[in-house]
Amino acid sequence: MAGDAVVPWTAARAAAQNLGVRCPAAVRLVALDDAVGAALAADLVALVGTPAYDAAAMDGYAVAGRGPWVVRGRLLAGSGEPPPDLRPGEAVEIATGAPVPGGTEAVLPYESAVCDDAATRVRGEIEPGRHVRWAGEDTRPGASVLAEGAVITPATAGLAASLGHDRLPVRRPTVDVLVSGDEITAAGIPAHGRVRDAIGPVLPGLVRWAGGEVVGVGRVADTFGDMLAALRSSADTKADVIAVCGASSKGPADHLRDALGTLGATPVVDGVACRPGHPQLLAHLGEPSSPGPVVVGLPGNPNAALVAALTLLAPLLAAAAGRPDPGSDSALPAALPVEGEVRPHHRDTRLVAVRVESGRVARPVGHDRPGSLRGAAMADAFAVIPPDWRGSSARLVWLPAG
Ligand SMILES: Nc1nc2c(c(=O)[nH]1)N[C@H]1C(S)=C(S)[C@@H](COP(=O)(O)OP(=O)(O)OC[C@H]3O[C@@H](n4cnc5c(N)ncnc54)[C@H](O)[C@@H]3O)O[C@H]1N2
Ligand code: MOO
Repeated sequence: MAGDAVVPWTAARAAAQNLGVRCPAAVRLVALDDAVGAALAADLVALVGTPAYDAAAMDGYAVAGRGPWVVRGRLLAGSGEPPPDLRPGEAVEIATGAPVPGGTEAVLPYESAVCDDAATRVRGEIEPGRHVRWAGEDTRPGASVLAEGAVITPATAGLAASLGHDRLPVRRPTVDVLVSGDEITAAGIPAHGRVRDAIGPVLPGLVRWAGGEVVGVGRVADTFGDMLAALRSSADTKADVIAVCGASSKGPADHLRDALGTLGATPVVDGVACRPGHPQLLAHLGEPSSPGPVVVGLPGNPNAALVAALTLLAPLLAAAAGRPDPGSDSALPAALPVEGEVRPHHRDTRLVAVRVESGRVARPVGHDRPGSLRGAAMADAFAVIPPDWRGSSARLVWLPAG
């Protein structure tokens, strides 16, 4: 894969997003708890109404007509048989959530009820309709409650369950991760000259945050043959995206570009005018008319890889998932004044790890050199500092909050 056409940071993000739109992930039905973080691939429709039946909203007495009422028995939630209808002047002792009998006008809570000694008659003030959850008063059966593209949160999963769903249709792009570098070790304290893999642990959470799913992690040695074989077998897994960590530069051990060239990949972004993260790349296998899998090259320096993941990987995945990019969350400020020392780069856009204070000010946290995730671990976002920045406000790219 040839090319030195470094693109501006905003153009790189837009290119990744456009490619994601061209490669929508297939729709899959997944269990509710697995669906959290993905985007709905269809409107969420109520299979049952909520509440599904007329139910007591308080522990007390379901009553009909005017009191005092004769107490006809007791109803608990889940007791099965539909209760006989109440006639005016009758009541039934009832637990919260139990279906109210036909004829119920209100529920009289225990704290408002006065019983005779044998608890066979009860008196009290009622308001018609009060303390009953009427069927469908929140959601009618068949109602559409969330639109396609909405991000599935834990609350959505619970809502879907109460509307009768066991699984939800989602577009969740799959990501196969390849970690390159002969010096990289996966566990423990590295020996001299060896380096712990600090990118692999970032990706599952970040990918999920962007609506995707890591489905495999492989290791690649620093040879052309190994990189080529790893890309081929990764493509065979049918993952939507292959994320390669390291080997993105042009050193003697960096074989990603050559291997992509041999595979006939189409370059989309080859170098981005940002610091850190400038060697990142985006390409795809397959035909331009049906691109895929998409290959994202993340630089080996871990903070550079994180910047690249927010620049290319997250926008790509979010678009392929049919959801908004979480790095530009519309519920969070898009830009804030930056307080603290920040110097623009003479040519490239800098991404500076910042902590957001009281939602009003972004303050650089430091420790954000390309090789260190210490700053990012303390930060809420990266402030985007273009070369012509004059101070004051900067655009923010939000980090996954955990
Ligand atoms: N002559 C030039 N050399 C370099 C340039 C350049 O423009 N001209 N760019 C530098 C920048 S910026 C970066 S970033 C790196 C990118 O290098 P690669 O993507 O090829 O990655 P490696 O060479 O394999 O590793 C770089 C560095 O990162 C460490 N590393 C790699 N993988 C991991 C990992 N999974 N976890 C933690 N650390 C990792 C690796 O040990 C190296 O120290 O190129 C510069 N060079
Ligand atoms: O991607 Mo490199 O930071 O710019 O270290």
